[in-house]
Amino acid sequence: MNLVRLEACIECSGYGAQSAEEKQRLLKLMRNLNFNGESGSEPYTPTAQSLGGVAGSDGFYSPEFRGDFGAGLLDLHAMDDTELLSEHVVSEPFEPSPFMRGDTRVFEDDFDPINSKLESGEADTDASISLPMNSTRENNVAKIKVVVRKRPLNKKELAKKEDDVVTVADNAYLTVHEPKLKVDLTAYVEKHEFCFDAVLDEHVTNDEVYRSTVEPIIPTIFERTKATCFAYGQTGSGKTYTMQPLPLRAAEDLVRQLHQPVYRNQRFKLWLSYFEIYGGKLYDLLSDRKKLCMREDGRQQVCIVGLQEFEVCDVQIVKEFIEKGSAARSTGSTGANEESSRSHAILQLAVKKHSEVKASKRNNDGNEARSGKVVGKISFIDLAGSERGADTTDNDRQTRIEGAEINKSLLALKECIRALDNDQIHIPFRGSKLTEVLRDSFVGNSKTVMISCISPGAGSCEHTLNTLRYADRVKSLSKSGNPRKDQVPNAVPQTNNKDVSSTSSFPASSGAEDFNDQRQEKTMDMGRKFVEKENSLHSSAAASVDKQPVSYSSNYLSNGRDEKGFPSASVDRERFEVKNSHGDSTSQKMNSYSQSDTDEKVQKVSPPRRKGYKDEKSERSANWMKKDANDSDLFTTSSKQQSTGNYSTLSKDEKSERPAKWMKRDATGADLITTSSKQQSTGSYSTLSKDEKSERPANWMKRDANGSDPFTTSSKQQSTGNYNNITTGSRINETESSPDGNVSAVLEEEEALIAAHRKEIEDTMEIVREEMKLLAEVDQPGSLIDNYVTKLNFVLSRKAASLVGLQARLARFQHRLKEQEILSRKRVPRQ
Ligand SMILES: Nc1ncnc2c1ncn2[C@@H]1O[C@H](COP(=O)(O)OP(=O)(O)OP(=O)(O)O)[C@@H](O)[C@H]1O
Repeated sequence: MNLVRLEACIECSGYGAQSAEEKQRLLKLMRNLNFNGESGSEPYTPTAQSLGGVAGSDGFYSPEFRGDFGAGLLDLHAMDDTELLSEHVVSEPFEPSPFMRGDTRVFEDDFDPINSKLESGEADTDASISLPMNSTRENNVAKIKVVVRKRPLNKKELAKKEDDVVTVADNAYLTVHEPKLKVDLTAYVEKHEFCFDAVLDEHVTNDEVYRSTVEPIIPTIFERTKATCFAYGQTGSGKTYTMQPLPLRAAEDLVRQLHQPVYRNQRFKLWLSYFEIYGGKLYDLLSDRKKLCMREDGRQQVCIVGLQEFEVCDVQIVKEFIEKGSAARSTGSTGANEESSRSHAILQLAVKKHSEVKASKRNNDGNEARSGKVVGKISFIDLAGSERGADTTDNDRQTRIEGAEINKSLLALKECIRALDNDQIHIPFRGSKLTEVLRDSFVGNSKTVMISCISPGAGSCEHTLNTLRYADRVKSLSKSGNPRKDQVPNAVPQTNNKDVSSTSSFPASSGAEDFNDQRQEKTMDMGRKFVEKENSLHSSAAASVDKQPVSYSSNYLSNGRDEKGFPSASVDRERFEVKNSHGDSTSQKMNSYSQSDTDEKVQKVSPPRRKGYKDEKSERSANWMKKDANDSDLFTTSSKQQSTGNYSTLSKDEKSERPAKWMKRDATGADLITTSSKQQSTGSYSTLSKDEKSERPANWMKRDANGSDPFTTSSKQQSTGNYNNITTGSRINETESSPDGNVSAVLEEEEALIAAHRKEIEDTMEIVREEMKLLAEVDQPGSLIDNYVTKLNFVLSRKAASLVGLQARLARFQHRLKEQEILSRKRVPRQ
């Protein structure tokens, strides 16, 4: 009925004067929108209080304001009306008064004037009512902001005379000084350096925290932004202390904005809800912990059945709600915090726009919240402690189960944020209840602020590092990254690195650290190999002309990008955290690559000098060798080298000889993907001089021995894959009995998947380069189509194999997640 009316309104309104095309567009939009709010799938939330709810908080909880169902449905996706609108952002200079009227361009593009007019029955009039958008400001607010907050040492820590091991510099950098012991029990300190969007030390007040985190987001809430602010960290690190004042401050600012005439006239209102996720279940903290249930409607939109929403127009009321809700939270005592939150608490402030006509109608049946369309909202999440129940005091079964559940949701949350920042189409929100609930915060206009809370005490060092690594991962793997971060290697004083290097002969670290170190080494290797590969590609092309030795790109190393601007997040990331347990810090390593050790590195990967052979053919072999040695990584087969540039410079004989060899390999039925490198090297080997033959294996050995085997044949890939599988598999077996062990296994598999994905991208890039070369070759006059066909076939097979490999790994990982979910469901006892 409404749709018909709306269509009629479009016809009659000023929009009717527009082009037929425009009209069609609007009608289509209308049909997609869910205006009526009366359909069965619409959430139902009885109003808590009409305007001016200052009249005592009792009224907010009185039963008459609750529906039969206990309360009703809150449609977390009441945003659908806005989501369908254009995401167009108008770049205009920031204006101090963001609430100006009359910018028709913004009006048309960004707000939903039709909706606004039709809902209020003002379709024909009042075209000036609009939400002024300040796109510039919105753009200025980062999509993801990662802030770290360090709390002061608490009484317990002071009593134990714990050292403060965290130092903060320039409000953006911090160093963790980890006390360690060598095998001979000599104490030493290992430094870990990090950089974030902001680092707030122990002297920073809650008010300042608000100003550097949430305040900049507030105006964007009126611009259809769904913002999420969450605190992450070990138990007792100050998450609740940090999060509790934020909604209050935010509400203060939101209420102030709502009093602006433009919003008041349009009946914008602020609504509050507060619930928690405990053991995978939802409880309403403002309704005597009533159990809630989450449902997906026909449009796959998440609704929380029964959740109470309260209109708030006064900060005092918000305060009362927060206090009431917080008192109802699930807490328990952990080793580090007597009042530890064992749940994720989510407080949502939603700005809704109400139609006057409908609102007055609905006031009678207590359904006002439902009648409003969400303009924007902000969710404050106080996450449960991030530690994995590893403390001896936390080893009871329930705590460990909670820990596993918490970890699962933290993992899922990280994945969603990452996907979100990378503008991925698929956001893995189904990974946990937490992310499912926050689903609408992961689509459309969204902003995320993560506040990582850390404890400064030496006794919390390991947890602090874990928190910082999680935060670093959220930030550094994101597309937007951290521009400041890129400057860190230069920004970090040299003395730090020296300090670190002075403690270079460290004992092997254990457990999780080992894994982290391995991961870092792996990533480092990848970054380095990529540099080597890139350079050898460039230099090998040059080498055929001027035979210059291969050199590293210091550019690449210094800014994390190669000359072509290809980013290397992994390289960036590795530069921040100085890991020293293997005797060479990461930053040091990177520095050494880019500076004094360049020659040494080049030597390590350079081919032996050839003597005596002067004819073109042997020179060609030398070039191949050179490439093999420098470049073999990242490429599943060395045939890449054959098919690249050099081919075009081959003599005619060679040209005809080459494809014959490839054909032969094809004809032997050998799997070019899995064995080609071996074959390739064998093939090359047979054409080598005696000297070369004896030198080659030595080089391979060397490469194998130093662990950075750039001889990245597919067999290496496979073995890497197998290694990952085996280690993960065995780890899983080892930890099968413990819930958090399973989570660790998932985390590790996740790392392996991501590494494989990176590798796949690099391989694909190489393959694309080859394909382009192939095309260039085939375009040359007199080119042989047979050669082209053979090589193309080969290249495409590799491409397919690379994808299939990654897909298989992905499927395994998905399977693992599923298993984990089932296990944790089994473990969590029914409430
Ligand atoms: N920045 C700070 N300044 C002063 N005191 C702080 C600060 N941060 C935390 N505290 C104090 O430390 C104690 C633990 O903080 P809080 O309860 O916020 O930790 P938490 O991270 O929420 O723990 P859990 O995950 O167990 O709930 C509290 O007594 C709190 O007052």
